[in-house]
Amino acid sequence: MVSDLFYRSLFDTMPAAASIVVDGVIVLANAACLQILGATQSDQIIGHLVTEFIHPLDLNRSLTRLNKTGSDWANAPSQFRLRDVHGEMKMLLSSSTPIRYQEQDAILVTGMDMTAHAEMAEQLRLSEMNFRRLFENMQDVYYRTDAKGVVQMVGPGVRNVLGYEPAEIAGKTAESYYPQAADRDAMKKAIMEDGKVADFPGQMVRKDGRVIDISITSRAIYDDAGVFAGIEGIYRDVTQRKMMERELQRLATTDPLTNIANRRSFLEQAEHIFKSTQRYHDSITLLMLDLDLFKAINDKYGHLGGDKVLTRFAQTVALELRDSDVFGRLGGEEFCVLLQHASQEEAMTVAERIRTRVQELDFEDPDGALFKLTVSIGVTTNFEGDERLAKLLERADKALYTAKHSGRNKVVWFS
Ligand SMILES: Nc1nc2c(ncn2[C@@H]2O[C@H](COP(=O)(O)OP(=O)(O)OP(=O)(O)O)[C@@H](O)[C@H]2O)c(=O)[nH]1
Repeated sequence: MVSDLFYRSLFDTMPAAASIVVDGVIVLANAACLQILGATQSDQIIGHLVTEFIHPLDLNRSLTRLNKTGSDWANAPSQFRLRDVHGEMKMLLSSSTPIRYQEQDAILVTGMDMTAHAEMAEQLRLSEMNFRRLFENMQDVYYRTDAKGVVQMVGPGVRNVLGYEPAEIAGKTAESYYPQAADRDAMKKAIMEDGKVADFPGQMVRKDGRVIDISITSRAIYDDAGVFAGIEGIYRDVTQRKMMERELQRLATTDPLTNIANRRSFLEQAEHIFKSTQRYHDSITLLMLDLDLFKAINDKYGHLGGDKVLTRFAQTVALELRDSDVFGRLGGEEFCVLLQHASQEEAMTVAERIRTRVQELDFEDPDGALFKLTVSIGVTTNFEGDERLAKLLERADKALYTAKHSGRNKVVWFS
């Protein structure tokens, strides 16, 4: 026979809180029960109504469980908020069952202190909620693929950026909306080499077919064995930014009046071509063009009239050039053309054609009267020993000077 003493000692030392309640009053409580209720002496608990320690918000639920009659019931574990003797809130995972105690109907209430667990769960819930909020509202698109490039997860940002529902994309490879094979391969290569990419440029096609510029920041993910398991990262729509960048680039390199390359842009492009010409022992030709007696046109038809002439002149010259030629306005009424892979004869033919086309133009003044324009052109090519583009510019300028001083409306080859 196991003695009452044994059971009493078991009751007192068990780690779970346990108490016996008779008619709603706590008649017995073990050490763990005193501890969870913050009591140092048993009389802080014994003799008190059990409801004194139950949080008002959980009181009804608790009474429903404790006020059952009969001996054939048991309340499954459920969480309750308690208020300990100091008024501090605790969380108890409690179950209860009817027993006979000292020949009376009583209830054995047992419980585990879940306060720390509940706090952790609350922290977790809050951080999950914050994360969700961030994830749902993120303008960028979060994505994760497996090693084969199949999308495992994609954030709701994809609705805005690509016009797809996340479910339409998950389970598919990126091919359908990331069609530039070259972009994709370049990004994969960079990720495989460096493990990550930041602000990697590319383009994607939206569900409505519109192509957008994107920027991708991603990294490779590896499984526990260190084997490549896919890619994870974000991409964002940078179409607006790219458009602005292109516009800024255009403004910085274009002459606003004539819409051709400005001085800086022309010289940069020409310098670049000059250097590669030197490397490959190729030939280039430089045409320096200067409108004849333009001051008189300005004086007669005003600055705006002069501007119209400059614009039409630039359009006329551009029509005579190939895509590989570079045409720019050096300033005022001085222009420059750089021809690639042209012989002296071909270059002179182009220059002569430009001169003739300009001469053929008819301009109309505000009164409807017609007037003419001519242009003088100095031409040169690259010589052995030319170290800088400036040498060609100097020679073309000299040839132009000769053209001007031999009657204008002429093409002169530097010799
Ligand atoms: N309308 C207009 N005129 C300009 C612009 N830039 C320079 N000019 C004018 O171009 C004229 C150039 O005159 P000059 O350098 O004396 O030469 P020119 O009259 O063309 O005579 P030659 O070159 O000797 O044939 C000046 O009157 C400048 O004011 C411009 O952007 N718009």
